[in-house]
Amino acid sequence: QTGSANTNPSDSADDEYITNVSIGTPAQVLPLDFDTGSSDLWVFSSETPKSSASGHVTYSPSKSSTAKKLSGASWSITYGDHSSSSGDVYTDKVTVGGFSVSSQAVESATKVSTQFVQDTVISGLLGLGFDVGNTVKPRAQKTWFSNAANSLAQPLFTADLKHQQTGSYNFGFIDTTLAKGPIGYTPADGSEGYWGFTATGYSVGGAKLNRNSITGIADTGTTLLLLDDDVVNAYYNNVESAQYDDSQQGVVFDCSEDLPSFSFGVGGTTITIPGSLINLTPVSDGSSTCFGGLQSSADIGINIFGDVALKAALVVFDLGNERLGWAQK
Ligand SMILES: O=C(NNC1=NCCC1)c1ccc(Br)cc1
Repeated sequence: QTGSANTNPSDSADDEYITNVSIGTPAQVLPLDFDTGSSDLWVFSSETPKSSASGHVTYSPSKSSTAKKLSGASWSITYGDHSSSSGDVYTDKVTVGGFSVSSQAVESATKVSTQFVQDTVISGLLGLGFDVGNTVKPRAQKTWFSNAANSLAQPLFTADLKHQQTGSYNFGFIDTTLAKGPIGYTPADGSEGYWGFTATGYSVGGAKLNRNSITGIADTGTTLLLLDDDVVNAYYNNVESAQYDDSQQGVVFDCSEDLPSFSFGVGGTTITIPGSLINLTPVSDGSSTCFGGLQSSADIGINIFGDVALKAALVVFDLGNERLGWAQK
């Protein structure tokens, strides 16, 4: 068995990617942010304060004949961008891309932070991290993918995120036609709940890869490519107008710049992010100053290969073999 779901950028800056998920009987369809950097499936619901839920599609467990309250369970999560949410838990049927899990923990939000209140294009997150990262207490719950894995043709999923186009999350199979190059595999470390891996080197503008390894995570829930300051500086030293903008909290440059590519080695192959993907978006509508898709990871302490990097590749999240596959596209 397999599943295949389309995913779409939420806005002109590819800030996040939206995938529709069916919950309950009859189906309640909610747009969720699939996040390999976390392990909770949570939704705006009939239990979310009306003032916070305004403008969001919500899940009503009372309207689902297959919903059951998970007695005594609660959850609370804070993400890397300091957004947060919390609440109680139901189990219900959850279908993604045509594949159904009959009893999935659906975490209902009774509290959501301002960032989520304002982000009305999504109704919650579907975590695709490792189960160890799930926040439900007193007993941690499994992710949708973990529940599905044993029934899928193969215990893996792929992410094919695109710039301003429809991409896909495929479950249980690898559609190699989505890639232009071979898939390079490298071990994945799931001990922290994320998909950790090590890139073997990097280069700017098509130069030869150096051998400076970069350890980080593959995170569909983070917009940017966040790397060490020395790497960020090595890149932007090639961009004449680049400067750190305190108000923007990042490096900005003239939108007219022809940005160099950024490449990294992984699993014996090389992934090259075209400069165009690193010119993320004007700092404000109509501005000729643009915000960089590559920024510093210094204040996080871990490197994050977010959507800017993932958009350049077909990425295989292979739970069965505890490995990550990367292919140029
Ligand atoms: O929260 C994380 N990823 N997902 C999301 N970000 C914002 C909403 C969803 C995240 C995970 C690990 C590390 Br290290 C830093 C950040």
